[in-house]
Amino acid sequence: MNSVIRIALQKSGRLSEDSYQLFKECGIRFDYGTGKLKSVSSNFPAEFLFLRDDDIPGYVEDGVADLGIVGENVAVETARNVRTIHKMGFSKCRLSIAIPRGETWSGIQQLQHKNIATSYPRLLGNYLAGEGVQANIHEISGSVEIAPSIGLAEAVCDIVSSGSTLLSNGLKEVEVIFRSEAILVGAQTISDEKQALIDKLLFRIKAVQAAKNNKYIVLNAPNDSLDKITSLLPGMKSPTVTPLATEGWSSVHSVLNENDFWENIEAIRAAGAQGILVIPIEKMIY
Ligand SMILES: Nc1ncnc2c1ncn2[C@@H]1O[C@H](COP(=O)(O)OP(=O)(O)OP(=O)(O)O)[C@@H](O)[C@H]1O
Ligand SMILES: O=P(O)(O)OC[C@H]1O[C@H](OP(=O)(O)OP(=O)(O)O)[C@H](O)[C@@H]1O
Ligand SMILES: [Mg+2]
Repeated sequence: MNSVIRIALQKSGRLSEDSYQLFKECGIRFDYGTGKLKSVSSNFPAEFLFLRDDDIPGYVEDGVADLGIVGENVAVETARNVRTIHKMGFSKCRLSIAIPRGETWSGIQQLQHKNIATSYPRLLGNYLAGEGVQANIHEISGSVEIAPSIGLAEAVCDIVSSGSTLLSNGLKEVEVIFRSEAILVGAQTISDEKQALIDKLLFRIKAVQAAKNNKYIVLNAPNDSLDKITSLLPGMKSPTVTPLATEGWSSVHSVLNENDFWENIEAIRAAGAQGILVIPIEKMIY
């Protein structure tokens, strides 16, 4: 039997663009944005479902979808029996408690017996229970930040990223209760055939992510500082060093992690490197 994996993606929202872009970079083509809620890939055995994000963990638990991309916040809040397969590195945000900007904050005990509006009653309830705070949780499904200004609650607990939504609604963040990013979730049990397709997909996702996190570096170095420079550029195995036409100089090619980039590049320059080229990598396979 020829298996096809079904992958649930958010139809339209904060997870959608990065999810669609990732599959594109993995070389998996499918149509989206046409209003159709289902699409079959033209070059990979996968079918895509476009859904509300809150429904994705349930579809995966029930086996209607084999995989889904959701925020960790939604995966925990919905408490469905799914497994986390991979962290996607996008849609990073936090779930935070916020209060009106003019009020002072003396700590979480301040919310004892107060009203808090949120779309995350489970995450908030667990957090408050852990802190020994009893509060009235008002569950609302969106536009949570409006609650204090209309007298619905003294505080809110909602997603924060840049903080601009809080700012424009006269609120300030006082407590982070959960940190989240998009994750790939899968059903607890899966056939061997489908697992083989998931492995193939993960191989591509990891190659795309590794490429994003690294840069290809080409530079010229005087031979007497080659040891120092190559020690700062370990690369995937070791750097490539080839002689230049100019006597006493070599060309060094290597790969450098984005996180170490600025610090290492300063040290490399200080060691005598010149003509440094930094080039994006499209795919990276270890
Ligand atoms: N401002 C943000 N920055 C980064 N990530 C965010 C932000 N807001 C939400 N997210 C993450 O993206 C997920 C989806 O957010 P979005 O606001 O699109 O959800 P939604 O309005 O519930 O969408 P849907 O219509 O699919 O139910 C959230 O669960 C969270 O993990
Ligand atoms: O800190 P910020 O960068 O302002 O982001 C936070 C906002 O982003 C999300 O809403 P979104 O804009 O996705 O709209 P929604 O309420 O319709 O989901 C979230 O619910 C917050 O309201
Ligand atoms: Mg939703």
